[in-house]
Amino acid sequence: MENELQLDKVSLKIGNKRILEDISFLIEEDKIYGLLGRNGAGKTSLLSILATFRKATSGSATMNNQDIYENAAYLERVIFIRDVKMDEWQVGKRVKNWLKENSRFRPQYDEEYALELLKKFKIDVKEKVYELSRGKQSALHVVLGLSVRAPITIFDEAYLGMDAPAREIFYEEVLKDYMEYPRTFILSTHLISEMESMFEEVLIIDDGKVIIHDSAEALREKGLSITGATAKVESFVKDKKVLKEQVLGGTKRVMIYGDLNEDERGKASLDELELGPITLQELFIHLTKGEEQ
Ligand SMILES: Nc1ncnc2c1ncn2[C@@H]1O[C@H](COP(=O)(O)OP(=O)(O)OP(=O)(O)O)[C@@H](O)[C@H]1O
Repeated sequence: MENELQLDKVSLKIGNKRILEDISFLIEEDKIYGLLGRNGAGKTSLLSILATFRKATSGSATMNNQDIYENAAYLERVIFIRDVKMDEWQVGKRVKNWLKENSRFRPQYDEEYALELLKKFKIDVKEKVYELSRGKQSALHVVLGLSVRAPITIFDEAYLGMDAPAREIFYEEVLKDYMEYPRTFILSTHLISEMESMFEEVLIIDDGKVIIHDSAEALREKGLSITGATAKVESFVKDKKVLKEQVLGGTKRVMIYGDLNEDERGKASLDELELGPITLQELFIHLTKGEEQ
């Protein structure tokens, strides 16, 4: 596939600090990835490697077997949008010129779409960038990220400062434009419940390591709550990865992460255990709880 990104045993050290360790995964073409991790887990560092802002200390990051670092053809294919303070020369520009400058080497840039998005976010093209509120500056970055239609589009908590209606427009536009112009999106977020329905694939990193890489559908099937008589629930989950337990009188509710085969589902039914889904947010919280557990 033309736009598949392969990471193989990627590690990153800054000084003596280990930031990422032994990260391997394949980013398939034209899928929407959610990248989740707690503060300091290494999301921005990982995305910076994918955007070639940083070079891995060891391991490889390739597209079509070519190293992506300092690779001009790759640079044209990737855009990295994140909340960073803009340089003075940038904020002094009017919105329209800012977009023109920043989309200069972007072959798929669609100005008409950019203008349409600006209207949706209620950003006046004639305003100077520094005159925009923080949320609108974020929205302007989102406009750029969407309208350049880069085959690999990375949004690193791009919604920061944007209010709920603006975030809703962002999510809707990602999905709408993705349907019309399929491409790879990698979205890092802490707003899991707001965004989880967008993800086809989910990557969870914790302390610099990938702990989960699965399809959103598989994750929904693997995260389960089991409720029933305490003794029966305990016996049922004894070989399972238990994320959380709650006792309510003689009843116990346990959250697990793992596959249940047909026999186990049959047993659950015989034991009158109730199986229910858990949300990606709950799964994330309990899988990344670490030592506080
Ligand atoms: N330039 C740097 N020098 C030293 N340490 C760094 C540097 N950049 C990042 N780190 C460290 O790397 C770790 C991962 O940081 P990173 O910004 O990638 O996390 P994150 O998952 O994006 O966090 P957040 O959700 O808070 O944005 C943190 O411990 C951070 O302190």
